[in-house]
Amino acid sequence: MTSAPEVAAPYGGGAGGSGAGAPAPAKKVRIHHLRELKERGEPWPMLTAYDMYTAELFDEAGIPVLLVGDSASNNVYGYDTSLPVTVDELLPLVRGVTRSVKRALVVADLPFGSYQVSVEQAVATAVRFMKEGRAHAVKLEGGRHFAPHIKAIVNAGIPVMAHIGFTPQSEHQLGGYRVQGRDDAFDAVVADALAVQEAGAFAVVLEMVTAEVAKQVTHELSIPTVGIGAGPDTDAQVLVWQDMLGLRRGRSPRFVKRYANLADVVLGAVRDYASDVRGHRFPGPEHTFH
Ligand SMILES: Nc1nc(=O)c2c([nH]1)NC[C@@H]1CN(c3ccc(C(=O)N[C@@H](CCC(=O)O)C(=O)O)cc3)CN21
Ligand SMILES: CC(C)C(=O)C(=O)O
Ligand SMILES: [Mg+2]
Repeated sequence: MTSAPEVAAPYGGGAGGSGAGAPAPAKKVRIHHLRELKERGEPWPMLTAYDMYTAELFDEAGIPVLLVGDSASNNVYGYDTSLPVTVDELLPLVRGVTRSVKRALVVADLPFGSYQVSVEQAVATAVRFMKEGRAHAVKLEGGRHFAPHIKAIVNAGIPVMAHIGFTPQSEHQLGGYRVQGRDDAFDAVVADALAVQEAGAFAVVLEMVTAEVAKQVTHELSIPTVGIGAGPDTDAQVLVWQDMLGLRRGRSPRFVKRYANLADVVLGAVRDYASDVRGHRFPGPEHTFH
């Protein structure tokens, strides 16, 4: 009998003890694993994903949480900001990602306008992402003013990831892409963090806040904090994948670290293909049927 290569299971996974026979089923990441990682002081990585192949690869690489972000707006759909993307545009992406993972927890971002109108609207939208998108959790932007929305969604049985600090859906109110939590705003970020935890959120994204406020919030909360531009002391980190793999060109926010340069890889390969077609070098005999 051949032994199937086993994928590493770094999240609470043991050997499983299945012995001979079928490989142990992939162990799904659960919310309590993330709380345990916080208690053990082990930081975990999170990435966005918007389609099948990226979701499969990030899952295989052991990323425990994937976010189908409303950032699909400016990274998939070609809009200039997060604001225009709709529930109907995001739902099929969520479905594609959840179908493609074996272990990762898939979080669906609620887009602008799909939960701010009322608590009832927030629950109805979250239900759509769970039912139609088969998401495992939802995420929404907002602090203490969104505690009732978070509470109601959690009461419906849906795990909620909160998102405070710089919240891109409010860029016009916040006056552009600006670091939050400086000076007077320090206490407001802490108050928002405590409010979303109290409302029942299982984790909270801290976007573009000072490292000082992120450290304090991370100490004060029992739920994990996920930083993006929030310094080194949060319980987890998240990046938009096209930023960290260098597919998106142009200037990146300062909090991005580039781990690959996919734009150059793609440009080189596509130019080679174009040149082969123009030079009668593709297709060759090995690509041809008779
Ligand atoms: N590709 C991509 N990456 C992201 O991180 C991202 C998105 N898209 N779309 C949704 C939001 C928008 N985000 C952004 C976008 C730009 C900045 C930015 O330009 N920041 C500047 C100014 C910060 C300051 O000094 O105040 C920076 O240099 O970091 C920050 C967050 C984060 N999210
Ligand atoms: C940057 C992350 C946290 C996000 O909200 C998104 O990608 O939409
Ligand atoms: Mg988002």
